[in-house]
Amino acid sequence: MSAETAINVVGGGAWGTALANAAAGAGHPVTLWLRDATAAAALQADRENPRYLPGVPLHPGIAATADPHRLADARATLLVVPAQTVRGVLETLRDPLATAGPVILCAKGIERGSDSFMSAVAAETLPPGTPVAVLSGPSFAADVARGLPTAVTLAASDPGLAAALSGLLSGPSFRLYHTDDVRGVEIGGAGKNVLAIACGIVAGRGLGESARAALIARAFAELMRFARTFGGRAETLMGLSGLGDLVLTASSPQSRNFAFGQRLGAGASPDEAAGGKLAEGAFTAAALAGLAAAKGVEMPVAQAVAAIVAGAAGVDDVVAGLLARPLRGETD
Ligand SMILES: NC(=O)C1=CN([C@@H]2O[C@H](COP(=O)(O)OP(=O)(O)OC[C@H]3O[C@@H](n4cnc5c(N)ncnc54)[C@H](O)[C@@H]3O)[C@@H](O)[C@H]2O)C=CC1
Ligand SMILES: O=C(CO)COP(=O)(O)O
Repeated sequence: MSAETAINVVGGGAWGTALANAAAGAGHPVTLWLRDATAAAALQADRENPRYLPGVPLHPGIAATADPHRLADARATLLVVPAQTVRGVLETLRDPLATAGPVILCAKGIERGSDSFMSAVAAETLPPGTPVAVLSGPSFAADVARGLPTAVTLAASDPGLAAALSGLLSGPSFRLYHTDDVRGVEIGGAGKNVLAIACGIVAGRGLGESARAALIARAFAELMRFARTFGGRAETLMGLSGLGDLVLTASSPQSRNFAFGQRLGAGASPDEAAGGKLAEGAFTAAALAGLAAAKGVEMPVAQAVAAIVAGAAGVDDVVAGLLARPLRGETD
């Protein structure tokens, strides 16, 4: 494999386009794969992704294509499609990805129906022995695409691979820290989206900044409880991919999950609140709450979000229920 071998990015939405820019900015030729041939041709010709990242020029080192054969023989492949589509995309691209290096999972979610984390979905769909990593952390696509300073975590069970991929993808303003705690990083990324919806609801309902800060802290406490039971390390949850991303997503209307919650809090129905944009937490909420309940992990905030998103409970009743919970020791 030569130094000029490309890095693949699968998925031409906001985050895929941003990560393609970051990888190209780190000095690599990049193959950006989109499922839609017309969209790929337009991106290649116009050098801009007006639907997902308007106003951000595509780096000259990126080649956009819809041809799956162009993915073969790469150094690494970043998989950047919504969590609920990861299994289908990996099945479709199984052959070209067999020679496309380690697969780096960038979706933040848990698969509905199977309640599987993304690394488990990849293990079930990719050829046995394919190295898999997870990239997650506080990083708005628009910031990364513009080259603003950003730091994220890259996890692989092989620490050498995690370090090598972090070095490969880090650039002048995009820093990757590495860890072998794959599950901890996945829990942080999937969980924060659900909990950020709750913070958006608080904002949209006008419940105040104090309530939102309290909610972030209590949401983090329940994420830590979940991680303890499901095999993530506490120090990972306290890092970029856990607390870092929760704080970002739970405080900014730039987050689609927060904005979705804000609209719910203002009275929109779950369908109206989505507004055609991806809010991963809405799909992951039931899986997160279900996994927690099955193991007896208390996650009242995640359960509240799951109930509201499913249309099974109203915001005011849920807020009243949370405030009426029995008092407890803070660290119990
Ligand atoms: N946008 C952001 O700032 C960040 C997003 N992420 C995560 O990255 C994942 C993707 O998010 P975005 O790119 O922002 O979403 P997006 O909605 O901007 O784009 C999704 C892309 O995936 C494509 N897609 C959907 N289904 C597909 C399929 N079956 N086959 C092939 N392509 C398909 C869509 O055509 C679109 O190009 C999510 O899990 C999100 O949580 C993570 C960090 C930052
Ligand atoms: O994951 C993200 C930031 O780290 C993006 O958040 P949203 O998907 O809520 O926009």
